Amino acid sequence: MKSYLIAPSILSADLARLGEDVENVLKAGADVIHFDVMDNHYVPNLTFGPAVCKALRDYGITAPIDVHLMVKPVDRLIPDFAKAGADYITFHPEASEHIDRSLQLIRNSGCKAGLVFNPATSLSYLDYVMDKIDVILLMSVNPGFGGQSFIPATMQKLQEARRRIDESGFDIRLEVDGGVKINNIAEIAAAGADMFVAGSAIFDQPDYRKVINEMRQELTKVQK
Ligand SMILES: O=C(CO)[C@H](O)[C@H](O)COP(=O)(O)O
Ligand SMILES: [Fe+2]
Repeated sequence: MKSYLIAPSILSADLARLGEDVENVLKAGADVIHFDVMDNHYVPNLTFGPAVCKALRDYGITAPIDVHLMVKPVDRLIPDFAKAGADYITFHPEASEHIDRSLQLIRNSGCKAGLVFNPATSLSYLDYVMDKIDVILLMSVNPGFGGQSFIPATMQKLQEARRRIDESGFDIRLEVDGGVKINNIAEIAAAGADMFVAGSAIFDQPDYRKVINEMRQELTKVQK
């Protein structure tokens, strides 16, 4: 398995001082910035678009930006986010009319591509696209809001996704998003995840470094 990546979700950041807060969380040891795009259509909430992604790049943020599209339709925004500085772009397969086309559009734009699975979405969407994806993102909450509780059935689904990745032989990350905390990250990693989105667990605490260090400490307990 690959090295672990910790990806704070800016959904819980201080939006009035976003550039500074993102800089601080990176200085505190974060690996990737998770960027939640919500459209008040696919999910009942509204967040940020490509202009905010570009603003982070213009501010000087050089860390990978992981764009989680919770939008429908999907394709129109892909080139805009690629131009705005995204590194990863993931989308929900049921929100795309043509999954294979959306994945190709992401890779052809120079980004890493991924599919996102809601808690009740079947992993069978992976059946014919394992060679076209760089990341599988399992939602461990229903999408739309930060600060929700981790849904326990995700553990079994992570094991299934890990089995699919290992059997495929492709170089694919297994990301988990929603309710990830210091007290469950080791169990989540043991189930197969190697990339951890954490919004409220990090940004709701005064000392980001302490939380990230404690998460990394927990991850050292996991047998790979
Ligand atoms: O995609 C998301 C919600 O749809 C967020 O990335 C996720 O909820 C992170 O927040 P938290 O760690 O507080 O659960
Ligand atoms: Fe997310």
